[in-house]
Amino acid sequence: MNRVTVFRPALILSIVAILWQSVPLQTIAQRKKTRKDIPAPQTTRKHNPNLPNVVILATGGTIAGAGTSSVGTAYTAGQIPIESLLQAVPEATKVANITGEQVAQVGSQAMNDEVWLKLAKRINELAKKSDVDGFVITHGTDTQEETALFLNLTVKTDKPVVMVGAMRSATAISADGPKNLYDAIVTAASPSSKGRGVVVCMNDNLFSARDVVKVNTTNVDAFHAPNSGPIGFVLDGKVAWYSLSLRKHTTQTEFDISNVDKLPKVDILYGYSNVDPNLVDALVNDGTKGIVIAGVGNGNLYPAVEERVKAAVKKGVVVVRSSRVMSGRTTMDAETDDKVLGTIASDEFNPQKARVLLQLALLKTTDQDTIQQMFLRY
Ligand SMILES: NC(=O)C[C@H](N)C(=O)O
Repeated sequence: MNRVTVFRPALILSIVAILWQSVPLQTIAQRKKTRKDIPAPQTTRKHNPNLPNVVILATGGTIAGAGTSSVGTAYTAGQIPIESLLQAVPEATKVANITGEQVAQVGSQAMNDEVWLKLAKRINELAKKSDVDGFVITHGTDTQEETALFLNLTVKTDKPVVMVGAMRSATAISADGPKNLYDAIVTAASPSSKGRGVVVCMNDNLFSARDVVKVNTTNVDAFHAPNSGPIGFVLDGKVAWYSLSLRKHTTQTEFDISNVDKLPKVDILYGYSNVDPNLVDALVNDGTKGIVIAGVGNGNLYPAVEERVKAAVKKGVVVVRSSRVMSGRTTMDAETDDKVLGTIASDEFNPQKARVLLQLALLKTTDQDTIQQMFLRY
C-alpha cells in the first residue's frame, strides 16, 4: 500500500468533517421531517424496456422511520412513504423499472395476520402478470422473520420475493436503509434469484426466510441464520448465491390462502424455571387452537406444564415444542417424549416461526403426525 493510499481515507474524513460543519441548519432540519411534512413526490421515472420490472410493496418499519435526532435511537417507524425512500437510492433506477405500493405503514411490532394475508394475496395477484419480474417488501425488522416465513409458505411464484428493512431510521446519520433497499432491488431484479423462496436482504447478506432470525436489538448486523448462515451476498450491485435450502417453499407448499380471511389463534408460552402451569389453562380457556412452547434446551417442559399440556392435547389443542435457545433443532421423542405428550417437535423453527407454520397447518388439519411431517418438510 503506498503513502497516498494510506492517507487518502484520513483526508476524505477531514473533508467530510469540514463539509458537515458547514451544512446549513436547514439541511439538517430537513432530515428531521416527519411523515406529515414529507409529501410523496411525483414519480418521474421513465420506463426502460431493457430493464426488469420490480414492484415494491411497502409496509413501514424503521426503514421508513423518522426521528427528531439524527444521532439518537428514538424515532417512529413507518412514517415515510415509499416514493420518498426511493429518492434516497436514485442508483436503483439503473437496475430496474420500479413501481411502489403502500400496503401498510406500521412498525412491525404492529404487524398482524390481516396484513400478512393482504401481502401474500397481492404478491400472488401481481406475480401472474408478465410485466412483473420481482418483488421487494419493505418491512420493520422486529417481526420480519415471521412475515418472511409466512410469505415463504404462501406465495405461489418462482419470481424473486426479497424482504428488506433497516436498523437505523431514514433520518439517522449513516442510515442503513438506502443501501439495504438498493441491494434488495438488485436481488429482486436478478434472474439468478428465481426459485430460491422468499429471501431477506440485510447488511450485505441474503438469508432464506426459513432460517433468518433477528439476533440484535439495535445493531445494523442484526440478522443471522444461526443454523445455516447466509445463502448469498450482495456486493458492488451484484448478487452472489452460495447455497440453496432443500426445504419446500412457495410453489412447493400445500398452503393456499386465496380464500382465507382469518388465521387460527395460536399462542406462545415461554418456558422458565418455576413456570406457572395455570398459563396453559389460561390459553386453553381463551379459545386457543394451538400452543407453541418456547421450551428450555431441546424443547423440554416444566413437569407441571407437561401434565397440563397432556390435558390440553386431549381437549383438541395442538401443541408444538420449540426452544428458547437461539440455535439447534428441537428433536422428536428425545428427553421429552412426544408420543406420551401428544406434542409435535418444531425441528429448526424458533417459537415465533413455529407459530406461523402451526397457524397454516391448522387451516388443513389437527392431526399430530401430519403436522409433525410439515415441520420436517418446510
Ligand atoms: N428496526 C426496525 O425496523 C424496528 C421497528 N420497531 C420495526 O420493526 O418496525
